[in-house]
Amino acid sequence: MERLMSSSISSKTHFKSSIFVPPIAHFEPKRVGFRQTWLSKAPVRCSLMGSGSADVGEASVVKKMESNDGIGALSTASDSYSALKIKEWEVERFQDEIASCQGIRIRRRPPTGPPSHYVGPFEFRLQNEGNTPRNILEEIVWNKDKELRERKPLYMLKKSLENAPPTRDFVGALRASYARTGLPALIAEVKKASPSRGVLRENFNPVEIAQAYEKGGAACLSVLTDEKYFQGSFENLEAIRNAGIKCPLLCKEFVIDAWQIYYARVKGADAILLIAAILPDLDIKYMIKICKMFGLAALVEVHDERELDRVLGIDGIELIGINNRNLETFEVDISNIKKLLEGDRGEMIRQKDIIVVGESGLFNPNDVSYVQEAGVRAVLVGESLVKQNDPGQGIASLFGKDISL
Ligand SMILES: O=C(O)c1ccccc1NCC(=O)[C@H](O)[C@H](O)COP(=O)(O)O
Repeated sequence: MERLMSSSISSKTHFKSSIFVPPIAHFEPKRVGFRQTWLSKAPVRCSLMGSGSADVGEASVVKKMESNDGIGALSTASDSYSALKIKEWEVERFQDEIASCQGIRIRRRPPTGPPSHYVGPFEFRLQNEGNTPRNILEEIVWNKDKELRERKPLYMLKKSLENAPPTRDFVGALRASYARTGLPALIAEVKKASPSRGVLRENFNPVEIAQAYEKGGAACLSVLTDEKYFQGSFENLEAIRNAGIKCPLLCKEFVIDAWQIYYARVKGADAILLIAAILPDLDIKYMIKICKMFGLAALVEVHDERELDRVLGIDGIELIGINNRNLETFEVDISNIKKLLEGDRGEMIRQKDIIVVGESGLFNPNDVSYVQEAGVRAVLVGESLVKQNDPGQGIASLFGKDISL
């Protein structure tokens, strides 16, 4: 941990040579994972979307600025700051391009668009005009980027990490439940609202719901922490953990930055969601390493074959979530699980002893049997439980029997 934290801080020192570097405190890097790797390795030559290639390293930024403003030297702190901001923005565009090569349609462009001092290729500016997200997932991700600008620096979490409650064995709890009941282990979701369904429960007390789930036989709980779109919070996660709930907790967040994993751990999470539709492979690998360092489980979520193939190519994956909900269109189709687990993919999953979690749109015992036959050993269920007067009783209805015994 020490090493990772110090590496995130030392990345600030890579901007040097001809550029004056203002004090370190001004330059907390926005992302600790993939982008940090890029920044620390610049200059890099990349092919741009239909516009040839361009240097994205420090030298090229300096050169562009020199030729445009005619001053010929970047000597003030404000020029340096602008150069860094421009570079940061350019690297984000390259990150989008790498992601799109992996079939990721969700762009990582922050809603502010290019920095106002931007002097890069004209095509870049044209491509990024219009700050409209293409779908709800993209909107959530852009909003996350914005939220994360307000975060505490990573080093400030360090002390809190030392005081965080110990991690519990999320994967072990799923295996034990499956072995005990012969039914898919339940990850019961504490969620007040969602973009597709609006408010699911007006009278929402997260701790009471969590207690009812535990009593009803849930193996683990999933707690939505996104505020804007799900009316969740990290405070809910913390309150559930502090209330003495024994079920291990999944932090259900839209992770785009390793910082969120540190924060989830501080708040008592035992597992974290990583969504393949928004994270390039390198980010997933890096984040899994961080999870392992903390003893956190990573539930890596996929929606289609391409995402599943990407994830199956990554070492050390223990849990794969197959979401029946298309997060771009909201369409729910539980046969998605069956489709993805047929043939070689299902075989590879069995060989690797990966637990597949069936997610979304499960309402009754027939749905549970259907996905179990398709090969899942755990299910993640929100709406059909949280809408019940007694969410614990909702578990018995979902499985067609009391699974708490
Ligand atoms: O549920 C949504 O509307 C949604 C929109 C955009 C991104 C994620 C979204 N949901 C997250 C989930 O996938 C579900 O909370 C989870 O799988 C439980 O689903 P359900 O049992 O159908 O509530």
